[in-house]
Amino acid sequence: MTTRGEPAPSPLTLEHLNKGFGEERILNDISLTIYDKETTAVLGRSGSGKTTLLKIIAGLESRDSGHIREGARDIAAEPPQKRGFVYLYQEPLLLPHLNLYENIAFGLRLQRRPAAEIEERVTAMIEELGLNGHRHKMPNELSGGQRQRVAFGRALIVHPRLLLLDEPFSSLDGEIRTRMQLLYKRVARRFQITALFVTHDLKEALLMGDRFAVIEDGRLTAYPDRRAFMMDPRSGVSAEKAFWENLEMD
Ligand SMILES: Nc1ncnc2c1ncn2[C@@H]1O[C@H](COP(=O)(O)OP(=O)(O)OP(=O)(O)O)[C@@H](O)[C@H]1O
Repeated sequence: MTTRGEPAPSPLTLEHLNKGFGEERILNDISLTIYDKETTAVLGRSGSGKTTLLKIIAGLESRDSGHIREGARDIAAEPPQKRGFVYLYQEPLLLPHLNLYENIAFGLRLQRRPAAEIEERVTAMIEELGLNGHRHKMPNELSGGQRQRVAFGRALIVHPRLLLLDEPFSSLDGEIRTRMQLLYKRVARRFQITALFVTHDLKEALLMGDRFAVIEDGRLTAYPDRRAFMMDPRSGVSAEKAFWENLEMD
C-alpha cells in the first residue's frame, strides 16, 4: 500500500497472461503496463473477458500462465490482501450495519490509525464526495449514487496501490452517471489514484481514461495515446462518428 509522500512505485505490468475455463479460452496472451497515478480504461463488449482480467489482477481468480509484476517482483502468486489493490464492483458493497461515516472510516480503523487522524481524513473525504449532511445515514437510507460514492470513499481513503473498477457506474443512469464520472475524475486527480477501469461504454472509456486499451475475445490491444485509440476502428469511434454524420435530419 502506498501513502502520499512516498517515492513513486514501479509501474505494474501484466505479461502474457492466459486464462481458460475448460475448453473456452478467456484471456489470450494479455500484456499491459498500468502507469502510476493514471487511469487506464479498457473498453470491451459483454463477455470479452474484462471481469476475469480484473479478478486475476485482484488475486480472486487464478491465471493459467503469465506474470503480474511490480518492478522486478512477480505478485501473481500473492494472496489478494498482500497486493494492496481494491476491487470495486458494479454494485457498491457497503457494511449494512454501519452508517456512512463508519463505512468510510472502516479501513482506517482496521489500520488502527489515531482517532484524530481518522476524524480528519473521513470528514475531508465526505466533503470531497459531496455527502455532507448524510454522515449518520445507514446504507439502506442512501440513494444508489450516494452508495456508490460511499464505496469510492471507503476504497480511496486507504490509498490503494491500484483501484480496479468493474463498470462501477453501470447501474446508474442519466445525469447521476455523468456526475459520478466527473466526480471520479476529480477525486482520482486529487488522490493521485492508479486505476484500471473496465467498461463497455465508449464515451465512458474516453472520459475516464488517461491511457486506453481494447479487449476483444480475450485479446487486448493497448494504445500509446488517446489519438491512436480513437483512430483504431476497434475503439468504435469512427463508427460512432459516421452514425452522427450520416443521420438524416428529416
Ligand atoms: N467461473 C467461470 N466459469 C466458466 N466460464 C466463465 C467463468 N467466469 C467467466 N466465464 C466466461 O468467461 C467469459 C468472459 O467473462 P467475463 O465475466 O470476464 O466477461 P466481461 O467482459 O466482464 O462481461 P460483462 O461485460 O458481460 O460483465 C464469458 O464467456 C464467461 O461465460
